[in-house]
Amino acid sequence: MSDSNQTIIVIDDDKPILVNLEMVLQSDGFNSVETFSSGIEGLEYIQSGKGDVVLLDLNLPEISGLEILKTIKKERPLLPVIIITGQNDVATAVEIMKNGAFDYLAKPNDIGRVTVSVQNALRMGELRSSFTLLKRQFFKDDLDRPEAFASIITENPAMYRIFHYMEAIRHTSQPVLITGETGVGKELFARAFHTLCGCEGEFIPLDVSFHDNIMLTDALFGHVKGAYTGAEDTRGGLVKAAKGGTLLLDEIGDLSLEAQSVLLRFIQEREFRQGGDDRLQYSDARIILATNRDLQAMVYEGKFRKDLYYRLETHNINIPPLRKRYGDIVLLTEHFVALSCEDLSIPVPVISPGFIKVLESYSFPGNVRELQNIIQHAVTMSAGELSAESLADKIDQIPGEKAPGGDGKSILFGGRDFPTLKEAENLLVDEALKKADYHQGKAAELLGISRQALNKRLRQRSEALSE
Ligand SMILES: Nc1ncnc2c1ncn2[C@@H]1O[C@H](COP(=O)(O)OP(=O)(O)OP(=O)(O)O)[C@@H](O)[C@H]1O
Repeated sequence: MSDSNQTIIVIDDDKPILVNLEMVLQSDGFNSVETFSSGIEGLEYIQSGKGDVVLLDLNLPEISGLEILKTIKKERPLLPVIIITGQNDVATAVEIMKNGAFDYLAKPNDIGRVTVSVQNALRMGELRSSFTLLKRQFFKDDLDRPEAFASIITENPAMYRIFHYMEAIRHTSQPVLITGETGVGKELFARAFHTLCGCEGEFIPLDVSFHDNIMLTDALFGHVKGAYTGAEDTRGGLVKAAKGGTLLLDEIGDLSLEAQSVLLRFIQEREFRQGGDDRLQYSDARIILATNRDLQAMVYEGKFRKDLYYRLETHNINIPPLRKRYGDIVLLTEHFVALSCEDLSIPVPVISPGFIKVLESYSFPGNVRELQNIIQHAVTMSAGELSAESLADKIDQIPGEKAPGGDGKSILFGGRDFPTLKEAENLLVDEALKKADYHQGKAAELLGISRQALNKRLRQRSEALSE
């Protein structure tokens, strides 16, 4: 069931079929259906620029359907055309598809498929226009709304291409998938996309890792009081909270297959029911999904639903890792140094060329987040200058180089050879974070503690460092 104001044009000289199609489409939620029993009149209407999809009979008396199709493809190439034919034979279908028809329905058996075919055609139409817009945008130097990207520090051309792409697709109703390694800035980009759209509603992020279908359903759609044992209060659900805004579902690569089905259904239908309430509700929230996993590989391994993947790959923003944009390291370093100094209310230290050199020879598995942590730590320890040596205890494995200031021994503990319990704990936490690619949930799992407990430890540590 759709609720669409897009206009469907139906051209067929067979009046009963015309009436039947109009009825089916309207009862399936297409509020605007224009019917024509004359091919010439139908074509004139299309040539006036109206309509979003055309259902076209091939066998018309005054002008053939094929001729109309060819004219449409010449004058309005992005308008999808679905052919209706009584000649249920493959040869005709192939000929029609070669001339650019989107689909074909054979009368009378295929008429039941009309709504699905129209929905697919509309989606394809939206995609095609966004690609055309995209091509145009790529040839433009300036961004329409640079302020939306103000929080993203970069001068990398690939990143600017992503900004243009985001501007091109900002009006899409399709979900947007943001991929990239941990710490590259996926959430930052999601927030920028929300700002770009000028949505009135809120930006609501949800980390869905390790959510089973029941947890996900409850978090997204909520429940009414008494919906099940233990449901003592009504829970609004995040989909409702994101009304008129954006819902970011982070770490979708960690969802169970059952939970993926819940997500697929919601993305397709945009309809949901709160637990314990039978009323069907509709969501207009913009949906952004993010992951650092390779979803395509997961599809091959049977760990990610193929149909969900195909739905999500329509608009995919892939953020390059920091090691592929070393030009950004200086800019980001200056930015994070300034932020840390402001936070600590201390004067900005001198950044030595050696400090930058060490950073530029490191691979940053934790990307910008890792750089940010390294800078915060170095600023806290600095005495007026950020030198290569101030990175010694954070970057100890630079490929092809010895650790700066290193003497073969990787770590010294406050001048001693043996760590205190606290130092050992910090080391273990750092190691787990590195192993988990700076994904806090996974690092917490490795350490056998909850994510909240790990988060608390990290907060305490950075508070202790800034004291
Ligand atoms: N280009 C950038 N400019 C300024 N800050 C950035 C940039 N990229 C990332 N950051 C900062 O780095 C940190 C990590 O970014 P973010 O949380 O968006 O990464 P992520 O890809 O969503 O990480 P994860 O995969 O772990 O969820 C944040 O503090 C963010 O503000």
